Amino acid sequence: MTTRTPLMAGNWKMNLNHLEAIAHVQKLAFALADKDYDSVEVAVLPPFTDLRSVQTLVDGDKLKIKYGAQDISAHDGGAYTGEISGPMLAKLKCTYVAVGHSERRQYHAETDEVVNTKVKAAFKHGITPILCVGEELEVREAGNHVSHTLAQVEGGLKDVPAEQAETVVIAYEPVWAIGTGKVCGAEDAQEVCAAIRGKLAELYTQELADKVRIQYGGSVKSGNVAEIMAQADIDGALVGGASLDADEFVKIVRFRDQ
Ligand SMILES: O=C[C@H](O)COP(=O)(O)O
Repeated sequence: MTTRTPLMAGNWKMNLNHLEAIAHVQKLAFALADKDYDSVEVAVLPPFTDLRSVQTLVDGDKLKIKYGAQDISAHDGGAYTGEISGPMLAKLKCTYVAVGHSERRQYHAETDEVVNTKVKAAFKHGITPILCVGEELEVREAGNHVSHTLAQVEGGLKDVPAEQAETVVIAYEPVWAIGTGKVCGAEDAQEVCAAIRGKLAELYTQELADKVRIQYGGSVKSGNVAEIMAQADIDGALVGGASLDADEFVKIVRFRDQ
């Protein structure tokens, strides 16, 4: 019986300006009740430009919604045009930061080595990384999806000490399921998530592996989340498109009610 609290995180990607973000978080806060937060951790990952507004709303209204960023610089400051540092995100009291999302790996050539530096930067500044891993369609079709994903886990956590690794969140996101409406079958997702947990046990200890939350991401909707969450090694979802619809995201948070 898992004691891991599910984490439902909405990755807004490049959507919602800071005014729309305020309205969206207010709608989520109005819809969610204390009982929801008692059994599920709820987080949103807005664009950088929205974070201060979301922080002000969460602080001002004492909301239980957590928030974080979609990326982090490997550097603490300096001549890195366009980047946002861990100290800046920590100043905004971010709880989480997505690291190594497939869209960063694809469009910004983020390698496992780069992802590893960002994981370390997040921990250095007290921010919990959501380490995103997952395979492209051709890798799955070749039957290499497990080994590919485990290599990303190992690369992302290279030289990360156990006291940090035990708090990491890992998001298994098969690239071919992202934004396509083609959700990975729950049992297929479980296969990889169980393998990820096994890798954590190999890299660290079984006790640590049993603590780490492993999310699934890739076309999660209210209609498929219950089956996904019924899997033994899946502890939440990293939700893209569906998280932009407050009513839909609330249904995903309330997956047990289905
Ligand atoms: O970070 C979220 C994932 O990329 C999934 O996005 P999606 O729910 O729109 O498929």
